[in-house]
Parts: sequence; C-alpha cells; structure tokens
Amino acid sequence: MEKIIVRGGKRLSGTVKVEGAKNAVLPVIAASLLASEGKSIIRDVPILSDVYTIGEVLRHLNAGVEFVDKTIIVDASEDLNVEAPFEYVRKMRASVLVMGSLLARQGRARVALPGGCAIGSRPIDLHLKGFEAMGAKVKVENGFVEASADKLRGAKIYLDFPSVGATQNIMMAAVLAEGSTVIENCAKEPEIVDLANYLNSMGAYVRGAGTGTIRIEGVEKMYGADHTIIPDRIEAGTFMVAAAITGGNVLIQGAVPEHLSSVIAKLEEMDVTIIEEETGIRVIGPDKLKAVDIKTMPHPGFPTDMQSQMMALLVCAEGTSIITETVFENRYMHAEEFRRMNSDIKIEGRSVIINGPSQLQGAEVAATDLRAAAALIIAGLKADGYTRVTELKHLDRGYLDFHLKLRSLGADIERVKDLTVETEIVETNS
Ligand SMILES: CC(=O)N[C@H]1[C@@H](OP(=O)(O)OP(=O)(O)OC[C@H]2O[C@@H](n3ccc(=O)[nH]c3=O)[C@H](O)[C@@H]2O)O[C@H](CO)[C@@H](O)[C@@H]1O
Ligand SMILES: C=C(OP(=O)(O)O)C(=O)O
Repeated sequence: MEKIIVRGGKRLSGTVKVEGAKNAVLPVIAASLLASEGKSIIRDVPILSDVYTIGEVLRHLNAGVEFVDKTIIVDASEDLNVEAPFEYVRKMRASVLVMGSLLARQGRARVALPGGCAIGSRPIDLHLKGFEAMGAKVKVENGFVEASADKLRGAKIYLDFPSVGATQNIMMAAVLAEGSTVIENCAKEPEIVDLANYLNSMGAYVRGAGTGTIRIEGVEKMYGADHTIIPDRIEAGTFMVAAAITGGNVLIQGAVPEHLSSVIAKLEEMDVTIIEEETGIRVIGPDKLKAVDIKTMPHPGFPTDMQSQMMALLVCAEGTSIITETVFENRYMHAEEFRRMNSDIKIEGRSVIINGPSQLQGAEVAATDLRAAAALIIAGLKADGYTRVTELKHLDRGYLDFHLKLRSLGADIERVKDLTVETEIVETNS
C-alpha cells in the first residue's frame, strides 16, 4: 500500500508554482465535445488521474484525445457515441459533465447515474431540470439517466441552488440550442468564467459568467479553440495553509488573489501575513494562530474544497473555532482522523467545534476524500513525530507531485510503496 510519510516540525520556505485548475479543466474538456469542426488545444492542464479519466471518457465517445506535456488536443469532429458507462462515472463524478455537450451535439445522452460519495449524496436533479426546461425528455432507467431532444430550445432556468456542475452542464447544452437561455441563481465560481471564456472562443455567445445570471444565445456550430486553463485556486489555498501552519514564508506562484479573497480574509483574521506580489501570493505564518469561525458557501463565499485544510490549521489555533459546512451534508469524515492525531474536535450537525491549540501528534491516518488527503498531510507537517497517510488515490485525483512540491519547500516527506521501503526511509530520516 502506498503511503506518504511526513515528519513534522519543519518551517516551509521558498516558492511553489500552482498547476492549472482541476475543476476548470474537467468541464473544459467536456465542452470540447461541442466542436464539430477543428481541434481544441487546451493548455496548462494538470496531468492528474481525473484528467486521464475524462480523457478516457472522451475517447470512449469517439473523440481523439492526445496528451503532449501539459497540453491536451481534442478532436471531436467525428460523430460521437452518446453513452458514458458506470466504470467512468464511478471513478469520477465529473464524467456527468459530458451530458450537456452530447445532448446539444447529438440530441441524445445516456450517462450512468453517479452514486453518492464520501462527502454527500450529490444528486444531479438540477442538471436534469435544466435539460427538461430546454425541451429534453429525461428518463432514469437501469442505473442510467437518458436525455433526448430533437432540438434543444433556449429557456429561462432558475436553479434552486447555485450548483457548479448544473450551471456548467446547462451552459454546454444551451450554446447550441435554438434561441436564448437565461440561467438564474447560477454558480459564480472562477471555473464557470473559465468555461464561458472557452465556449466563447469556440464560437458561442455566453454573457454574465461570474454573476448570478448567465445569458446564452444559441449558435449553429462550434469550432475547436485554443484555451489556457486558469490556475488552481484550491491547490494555491492548500499551499497557503501549509505555509501558515508551519510558521513558514512561501511564495505561491500563479495564485490569483481575486479567486481566493475569502481564504485570504480568514487567514488574515488568524494573524497570517498575506502579501500580494507580482507573480503570486506570499504567505508568512505567525508564531501563534488565532481561532476563527468559517462557513462554507458558494463562491465568493468560503470554498468547501478548503474546509478540511482549514480544519488542520484551526486545530493549531488558540481558542474555539466553529466550522459550518453548508454546501455538502457530510464533509467531515476527516474530523475523525484528526482526532487520532490528538485534536479536540466535536461534530454537531452541520458544524464542528474545535478547541485549540492542540499539539498534533503523528499517527497512521487514512484519507477519506481528495481534500482530506491534503489536510492530513498538512497536519503532519506540524505534528510531533511521523504521520503516515494512506488512501493516496484520493490525493492523486487533485494534486500533482504534492509531496515533491512540499519537499522542495523544506518539508521532511516521502512517498513510499510498501512497508519495507517505509522502514528504510523512516530510519534515514530519524
Ligand atoms: C469537478 C468540480 O468542479 N467539482 C466541484 C463542484 O462539484 P459539483 O459541481 O458536484 O458541486 P455542486 O455545486 O453541483 O454541488 C453543491 C451542492 O448542491 C447539491 N446539488 C448539486 C446538483 C444538483 O443537481 N442537485 C443538488 O442538490 C449537491 O449535492 C451539493 O450539496 O463544486 C463543488 C462545490 O463548490 C466543489 O466542492 C467540487 O470540487
Ligand atoms: C470534491 C471535489 O471534487 P469532485 O467534485 O470532482 O469530487 C474537490 O475537488 O474537492
């Protein structure tokens, strides 16, 4: 079994560069299916397991997908297959994002229904309501959801919740629909803006991305385009927390302050020094961290994808902090693992109460989801002794070379394949 072994106590310093955003590249690759002419060139792609998975989904759908370093070239000019089977959707829920493009291009899409996952039940009802409003017939049968429409028509769609995935799927369906679509109470995340920019460069007409209302005028045809993915704000935020917890001084290159305003505000409240520099954000950790309360919200609120990393930091802060998770109903599985590292955390419904500071202690812990994996490693940076983090498949979905990047900043960290090697490395480091 693979593990990351980290020995706490090192202050991080230096410069780290963030990759392109995983959560921007997945919808952009799904949108490349809309181009019936020309190839799309997508740059600054983080080469993660999720990116391979969406690449496999596209190949299965009869698109050409080529990886050249951090660039992906997609050729979707042939007729497409319309079915995404469970083997892909099970690996990665974001596979459902091909549905809007397939429906718009082929008039039909059949995608395995994603199950629940470690952070909640995650239904796709809002995606489907949007397709139905545009005239699609939707049915759920034998574990698949199937949508079909001879021709999608533009519609006014109000989302009960500003779902990121529903906004993206509806945008992709609407760009080739007949007439105007208005999506109200839509998601405002930077990844929505990135998708809109890509769609517009393919020939679509999308306005208002980044606000609560998106307007789309359908076009006849879309073309391959050249697009560079935005920097990953969650990877950036993760390194900001890693710098803060170790009392370090790290420049996070490529981090965009406007994408991280809520994270910056909370870190500053905790007495972390944040300096916006020309090439990124510098984070200087204090000797003592102050407790703060956090409530996760849709953007520009505090991102749920930073909740577990902040939990690691709040465990080390002086005083009582309360985290309230409003986006996912069950995103606290990591709290149990933090307890094993000697932290005082109580879960009360949708909130957790953290009494700090605790001196974290190294332990063997298991990642329960992608961000929990990063959070446990961050906790290990501050813990006494060795922390061993298992279930790294979660980490690999969203972080490229995480341990190597941390090591380049001075962390004492190894990734090992089996117990024998682990013993050797532990001895080398002690
Ligand atoms: C690949 C990707 O970009 N993933 C991100 C995306 O996930 P994703 O797009 O799945 O997240 P959503 O914004 O759709 O989900 C937010 C909430 O809405 C609920 N919901 C969503 C759709 C729906 O049809 N019905 C419904 O009830 C979900 O169960 C959840 O409670 O946004 C989340 C919220 O910022 C992030 O944590 C994920 O990292
Ligand atoms: C929850 C996440 O991703 P996904 O929606 O792909 O599960 C995440 O990026 O933290």
